[in-house]
Amino acid sequence: MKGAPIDQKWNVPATEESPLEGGFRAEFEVTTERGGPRYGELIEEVRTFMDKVRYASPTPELADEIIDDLKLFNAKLDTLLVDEWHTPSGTRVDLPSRGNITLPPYEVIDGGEDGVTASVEFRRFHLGGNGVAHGGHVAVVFDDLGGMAATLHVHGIARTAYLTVNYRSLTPLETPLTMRTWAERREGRKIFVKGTLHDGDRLCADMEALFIQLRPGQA
Ligand SMILES: CCCCCCCC(=O)SCCNC(=O)CCNC(=O)[C@H](O)C(C)(C)COP(=O)(O)OP(=O)(O)OC[C@H]1O[C@@H](n2cnc3c(N)ncnc32)[C@H](O)[C@@H]1OP(=O)(O)O
Repeated sequence: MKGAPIDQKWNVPATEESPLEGGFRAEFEVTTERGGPRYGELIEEVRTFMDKVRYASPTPELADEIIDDLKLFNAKLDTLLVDEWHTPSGTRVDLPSRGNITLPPYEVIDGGEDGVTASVEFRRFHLGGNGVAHGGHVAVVFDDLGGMAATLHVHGIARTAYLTVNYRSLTPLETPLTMRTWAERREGRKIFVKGTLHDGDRLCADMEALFIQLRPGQA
């Protein structure tokens, strides 16, 4: 298991008739083929590049060179852009964070109705200051894995209404951390979710969130 539990509801082939829920498709095709066998490696190289950009102080000449190279890469990708339902970034459940380049990399260890446990590693790119993670990046992972816990709990799409993070101690970079998220209780469409982030036994942060299960067809 890497980016999501693969045996859950979303592992259903999409059809033209698949209902839309809040702009999400309730059912969409999950394939580990899209992007090819080296897609994870591609994402990893881009992450490494972002890590280096965060800390590099390039000469003007090197900046010129890299800009030219990046323009070539962007032009190559321009020829292959697809909609969000057909991009591997976000649906490659065999990859960390489902192959979603915008999320800090996590690997789901266990996930189901009772909650989600994942190993998360903030990269150098996620630096806030003083060598530790930016609080916003911590909140992003809580939102994604909290949303996953809500979704698995109700077997339906849920959207964040609010999310409160308490930063209890510093969150290190380049260290495997454990995040747990679970639905504490449910009142109709309201799913109250809690979460923790630990570095070993040390609590780095915890969160409380409300997710609302979307009605069929809700935009
Ligand atoms: C597996 C991958 C997971 C990825 C997860 C990623 C999750 C995300 O980031 S989603 C993006 C961020 N969130 C958003 O953009 C949400 C924007 N807001 C909305 O779309 C809507 O306000 C939405 C859907 C949350 C609620 O609207 P709607 O469905 O009409 O519900 P509504 O009837 O207003 O409220 C339902 C109940 O929730 C309560 N409620 C709604 N919002 C809040 C809130 N912010 N605080 C407290 N209570 C709230 C209402 O009071 C109501 O309670 P009750 O039934 O007891 O009267």
